[in-house]
Amino acid sequence: MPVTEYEDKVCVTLPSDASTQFTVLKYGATVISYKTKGHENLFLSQAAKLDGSKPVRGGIPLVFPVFGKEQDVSNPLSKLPQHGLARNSYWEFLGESSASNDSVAIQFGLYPEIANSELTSLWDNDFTLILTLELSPTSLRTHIEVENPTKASKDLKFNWLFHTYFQIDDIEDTFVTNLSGSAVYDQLMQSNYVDKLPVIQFTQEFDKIYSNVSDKTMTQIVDRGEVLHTIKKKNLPDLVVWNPWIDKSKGMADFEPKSGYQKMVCVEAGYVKEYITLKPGKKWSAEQTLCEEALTYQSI
Ligand SMILES: O=P(O)(O)OC[C@H]1O[C@H](O)[C@H](O)[C@@H](O)[C@@H]1O
Repeated sequence: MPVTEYEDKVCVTLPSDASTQFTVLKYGATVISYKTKGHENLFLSQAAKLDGSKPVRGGIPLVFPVFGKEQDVSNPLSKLPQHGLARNSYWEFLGESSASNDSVAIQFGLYPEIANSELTSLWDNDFTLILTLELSPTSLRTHIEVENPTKASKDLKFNWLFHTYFQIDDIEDTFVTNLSGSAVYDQLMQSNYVDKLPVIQFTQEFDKIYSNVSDKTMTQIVDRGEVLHTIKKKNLPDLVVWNPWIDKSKGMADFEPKSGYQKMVCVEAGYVKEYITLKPGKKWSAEQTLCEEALTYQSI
């Protein structure tokens, strides 16, 4: 069976190759494992909570309706905790949406009626989220559709982000490419500038938002010339790049081992610099695809 549902998770294997598979927790609809030919692509902390007591530290947590913490107290989104409510809600498994010998897709849904009620009580908005996850021999496509239902009484304002934790061999040998020339907001220094460096390298804590990144940009995570991961995206103009490094890792109870910062980097495709606004009855959709590609140099 390519799709197996358990009480807390859903496992999907490629019909033509059982060593290519992914697993999604119903809590947060968080992808916690994505293997191609037996090789794990995602980082998952050994202390990650998988029991619904806390968002998952690793895999692909989903960020909605706010990225980070909204500081403007006049904005209703400021009542929500960091990164919103999608990653702290149990989603409904909607089943298999398509399958062939070479691909299989499943869907999850989230609505206020089933979302974390502690959090929906802080932010009173209607919404329908449909997440589609499609596995093929060399890719995992994650597609999100957000709808402000026709019956809603007000506009829906939100951010979206796929907070992907990639597994790598050694952060100090790792480059993130093809973002040269992008506008950057450094969340640690709280400064804006244009990135002129040919590649991103890591020597300390790193937390930057690259904005207005073209959908033609293919961001690659490269280790000494070998491409480990390629990220393609649609309708997601921002990319957040994050590594907690030593001190921040020590402060995160669910981050283990503490040396794990060497084995991960987050490259997060999203819509976070601005809010998307949907009138009642309107929909918005976007996607990211994790795939295999040869080393590609894109200049801006
Ligand atoms: O600890 P969390 O709420 O999961 O956030 C983890 C990280 O998410 C993003 O990458 C942000 O840019 C970081 O500032 C934040 O530290």
